[in-house]
Amino acid sequence: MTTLLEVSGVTVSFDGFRAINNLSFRISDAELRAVIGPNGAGKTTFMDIVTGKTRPDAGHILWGDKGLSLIGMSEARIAQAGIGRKFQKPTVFEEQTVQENLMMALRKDRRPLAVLFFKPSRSDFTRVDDLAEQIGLQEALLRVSGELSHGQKQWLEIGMLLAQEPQLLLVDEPAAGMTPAEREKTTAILVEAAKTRAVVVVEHDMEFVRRLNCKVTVLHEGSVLAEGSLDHVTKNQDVIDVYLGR
Ligand SMILES: Nc1ncnc2c1ncn2[C@@H]1O[C@H](COP(=O)(O)OP(=O)(O)OP(=O)(O)O)[C@@H](O)[C@H]1O
Repeated sequence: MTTLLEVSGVTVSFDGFRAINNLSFRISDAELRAVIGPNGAGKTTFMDIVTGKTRPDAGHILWGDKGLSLIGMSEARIAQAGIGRKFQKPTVFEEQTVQENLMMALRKDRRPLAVLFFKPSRSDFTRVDDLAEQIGLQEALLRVSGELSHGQKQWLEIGMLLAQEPQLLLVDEPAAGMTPAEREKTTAILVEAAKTRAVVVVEHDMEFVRRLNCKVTVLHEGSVLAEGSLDHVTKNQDVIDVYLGR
């Protein structure tokens, strides 16, 4: 495995408060990683710096085999470079069908004229069918998205991000508000997606993290406190102290 994303020595301050403190972190290609940590540990800020929403005060963020620096790049350019982000709340086009949502999300020429005259080809329909199968919505292709359950909307949005063919997908608390059956299916979708790209999941729900069965990074006060399997990190005394608030 090769390094896809390398964050090194990154610091982010808000009014003098260090939300991210000399953070160093690596993700390999085709890796599934869970990021956990107590409230205020810096998980959201970590995703904000990787996606260009927040600019660090110090450090390096290098992307891909060419080691492209992401610092100073716009959010749109970072997305184009292959980093997708799934926010907690689903943001699908409610009036459109599942098929239309996926079709609109395909990686295509996005200039205004190209979008206006876009006519899906047979291969576009095949790609949309494949995506729908990946997210378990093949039976719901022609349904209006607004009618889907919360879990189905989350899967649709994951499908729309996969349609962009990102090399790294950042997912914020995918299991929140889901039924146990939906959580299980979400686990399967993320595990499968991480076979062909890197997937980083920020999650509070330990049971969900356990099912992901992947390497876990524990953040605390903007730095990595521990890293390894969930069993390994939950035995770490520093992690236990932080979670018990000692
Ligand atoms: N724009 C901001 N201005 C000031 N402080 C901020 C800002 N964004 C984040 N912080 C602070 O930085 C710290 C890290 O916040 P962050 O949201 O990254 O943590 P988190 O691990 O995602 O927490 P949670 O689990 O509660 O979502 C917190 O103390 C937060 O109050």
